[in-house]
Formats: sequence, C-alpha cells, structure tokens
Amino acid sequence: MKELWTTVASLMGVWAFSQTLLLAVFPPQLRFALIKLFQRLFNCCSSYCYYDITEIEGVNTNELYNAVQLYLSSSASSSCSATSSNRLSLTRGLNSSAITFGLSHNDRLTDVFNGVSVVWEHIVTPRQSQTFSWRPLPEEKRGFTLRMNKRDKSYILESYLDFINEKANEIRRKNQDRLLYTNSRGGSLDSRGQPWESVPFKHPSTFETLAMDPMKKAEIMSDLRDFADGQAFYTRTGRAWKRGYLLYGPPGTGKSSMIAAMANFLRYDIYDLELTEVQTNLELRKLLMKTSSKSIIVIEDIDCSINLTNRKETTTTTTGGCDRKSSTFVDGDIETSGTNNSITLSGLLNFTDGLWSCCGSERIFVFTTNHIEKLDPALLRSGRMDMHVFMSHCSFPSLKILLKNYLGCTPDDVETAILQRLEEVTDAAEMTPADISEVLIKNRRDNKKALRELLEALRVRAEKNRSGLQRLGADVEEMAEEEEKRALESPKEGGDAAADGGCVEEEGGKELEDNIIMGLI
Ligand SMILES: Nc1ncnc2c1ncn2[C@@H]1O[C@H](COP(=O)(O)OP(=O)(O)OP(=O)(O)O)[C@@H](O)[C@H]1O
Ligand SMILES: [Mg+2]
Repeated sequence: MKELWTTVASLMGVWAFSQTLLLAVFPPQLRFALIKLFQRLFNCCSSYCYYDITEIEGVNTNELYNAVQLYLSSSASSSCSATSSNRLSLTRGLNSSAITFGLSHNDRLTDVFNGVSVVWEHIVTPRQSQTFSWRPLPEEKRGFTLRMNKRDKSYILESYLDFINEKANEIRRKNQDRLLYTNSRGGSLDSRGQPWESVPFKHPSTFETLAMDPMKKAEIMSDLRDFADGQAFYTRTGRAWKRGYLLYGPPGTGKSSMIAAMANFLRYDIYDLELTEVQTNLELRKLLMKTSSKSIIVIEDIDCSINLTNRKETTTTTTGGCDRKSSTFVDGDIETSGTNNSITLSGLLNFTDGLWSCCGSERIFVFTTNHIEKLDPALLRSGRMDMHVFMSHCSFPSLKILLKNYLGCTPDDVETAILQRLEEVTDAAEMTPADISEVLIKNRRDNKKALRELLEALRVRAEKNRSGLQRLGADVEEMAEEEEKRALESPKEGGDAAADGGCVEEEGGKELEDNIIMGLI
C-alpha cells in the first residue's frame, strides 16, 4: 500500500513538473497548436467520430440543438438510469403546460437507432468573453456532442437526424398548448410583423362529447385520420395536402363545437378568420401565408361575411355593417378596372384552392353556414369543400350522448317507459342540441327532474310542430277550395287557363302554398 502511494505521489510530481515546463517553454499559441495536434492524432487513431451541435451558431439559434434537446428529453425521462448520473434538468417552455426532461450539464446518454448505438453528451462551458453581438448571448456555451462509430456514420447519420427532427416536432406539438389565432386587428401587424393574434386554445369539446349520429361521427373521424396520415398519398397523387369541410345546419346544432373537436382530435391550431376585417384579396393572401401547417382555418357564417352569390355581376355588398364594392368577374377573374381593391369571391376561392393555398401543408379549411342555399356552387365543389356535413336537430342517438355528458347516465340508468317516450318525441320535437343542453344543465343536480323536464320540453315542442303542420295543412286545403270555387264561378277564365297549360296554375298554386309555409315558419 505504501508503495502505491509513493508511485501516485511521484506521478503527480512528474505531471506538475511537465505542466510548469509546458507553461514556461511554450507560448500560448504553440500550446494551442500542440493540443490541436494531439487531438488530430487521437481522432485518427480513434474508431469514433464526433459531431458538435452548438446552441447558437454565429448569432442565430441552432434549430437542430433545440430538436436534439427535445428528442433526448423523451429518452432521458424514460431511461434516467441510462445516464451517467441520476440528475435531469426540467423545463417548461412558453405556451406549454408540459414539463420536459433534459440532460444535465456534461451528462451523457446512450441512444440506439436502427440497431446502432450512439452516445450524446451535453457540454456546457462558461462563455469566456462577451463578444459583440446585436442580442445578449447566454453566459454559458451549450452544445451536444454526438459520438458514433465511424463505420456507422454513412449508414445512419442522415436518417437519424431526420428522425430526430420529426420526433422533436411531434413532441413539440404534443407539449405545446394549441393556439387560437384571430385577425381581429384588421390588416395591422404586431411588433413581430404578425397579422394574427393568438391565445391558448382550451376548448373542451371532443368527438366523444359531440352529440351527433354515431355513424356520421365515425366517418368524419376516419376522414380526419386519413388526412393527417396521408402525406405520402397526397404527394403521390399530386394534390395539395389540404381538405375542405363545410358544416351547415340550424343555429345551435354544434358546428363550432365540431371545429373544436376536430382541433382537439388532430392537435391542430385554429385560425379563426374574420372575413369582415379583411379589406382586400391581397390582405387575405398575406393572412394565408402567415398560417402554419397542421392547422384548421375557419371561416364561420360564410354567408354573412361576403356576397358569394354571383361571380359574374358587379355588385355592391353590405358586409358586417359596412359597404363593400365587389369586383367584376369573368369566370372568377378580377377585372382590373379600379374596383379590385376589395375582397371578392374570386379571392376567397384562390385562398382555398389557388396556388397560394399550398404555401403551407396539412391544413384543413372549415366553413360554416346556417344557409347552404345562399352559397355559390363554385365554393361548394369538391376540392374546395370536400366534405359537406349537415348538423341536424337532435336525434335520439344524439340525445343519448347529451344525457351521458350532462347527467352521466346511460340508457340502462333510465326507466324503460321514459326512454321509450323520449325516443318517440325527440325527432318530432326538432330541438337543437343547444336547447336540450340548456334544459339538462339547469337540472343537472337531479337526474329524475332533468329527465322529466326534458320530456316535457320535447313533448311541448313536438305538439307545437304538429299543430303548426295541421294548421298549415288546413290553410292549404282552404286555399285550394277557394281556388276551386273561383274557377267554378268563372268557368271561361278557368278554361282558358287550363288551355294555356295546367302547369302555370300548378306553379301558381305551389307558389301560394310556399308562401303560406314561409309565413307559418
Ligand atoms: N352537437 C352538439 N353536441 C354537443 N353539444 C352541442 C351540440 N350542439 C350544440 N351544443 C351545445 O350548444 C352550444 C352551442 O353550440 P355551437 O356553438 O357549437 O352551435 P353552432 O351550430 O355553431 O351555432 P351557430 O350556428 O349559432 O354558430 C355549445 O356550447 C354546446 O355546448
Ligand atoms: Mg357557431
């Protein structure tokens, strides 16, 4: 033992002496060159190669550093024991409610990709002197060093880095709160040149809570899934990676709730485009260019936002309380006659389907309306609106979902007689899910009372609809009798009319009938 200590002491003495000699004999530049030479010699003999990924490259943040950090965070959290120590760093990013793990300073982690093992080291050194920079630099220099066997380099390096980028994007999306963007500031930009304002998107609506026909729901979910997984398909078929949805139906049937459910399902951001705030087609295009991939671009109540009825007329439209001049179109092209400084249907069609619509990818356009009949067919064609989804009044299957949402009860928990009665009246009542939700929310503390009140509300509404229909039938009959009487009183007139063509009379009768129906509605 004594001998061992003597050897260690003499070795340390030799080390101290050589260091003093090195410092005294070699000037700093020479020392640096020697170290470099030793490093090169070591690299030539070593079977490993090393890649440094620094946090800041020049004055720019190195995106790859962030990607590696995120990627390693998933491995670090799951394999804490694989690191050389049990210390991990924890971070929570801006706009993120998730905590991410990271390698602590100067720690190592082994990763395996395609059967090849590599080692990551997180290297942190103090920044020696603050060099001149337009922005303050962190006090520490941070970077990752990737070590892999030289023979594996050509085999995995490129695909490994691609994989890391992809994985990092996935983690970023999963961790980051989704955002709801709006263009409520009109055309003005913020300090970062952004036309969109954003807030965290926290809408709780999901496909599970959405009350609609289960078959239709499953179809939409599968369509969305296919879309999100369809990158290869869209590339192969030469189509832009986007999809259009038109949600239409009466107010309160869940169109906005469906958009929130779609965003939550795909984990996409939402851009709520307020068309009445957009003044020109150019502004619309700029807004589109500033949207990100993996997002849903929404235009609600499209029929109220812009005159979309006739592309071939010059019209002055009143939109959101302000007068707007539409341009003249010939098959959707803007005439350059001075009035093209406004937003037009042509601009909107280009927005959804033109070349500019492909400036990003993986985007869904959703339009909503209460009046589908008011929309120009050009807007409705496939490619622009691929899926037309009718959000209807509450059906019995939808009602069961609402009962589960608000009262927490399944059909088995409801008395058979009540359930049967509910089934009989739901369709006839034509109540919206919003109306039914209101009845259930008010009485949610007492399930029995809630069911009673709901049944009563449905019954009253169904009765009202039925008597309305009867009244309509009686009115139509009465009118028809009057017509008949008039025809008998003046047979010549009636005969002439008949000679002119019964369809005219028939159309007149139909018009009359339509007027009565509209009046009653
Ligand atoms: N299908 C539905 N499933 C679950 N809840 C619904 C549904 N439809 C409506 N609701 C409830 O009613 C409220 C209003 O619904 P929503 O705003 O989605 O209707 P909308 O169709 O967008 O109406 P509008 O045409 O007036 O914009 C929501 O907060 C939601 O709670
Ligand atoms: Mg809505």
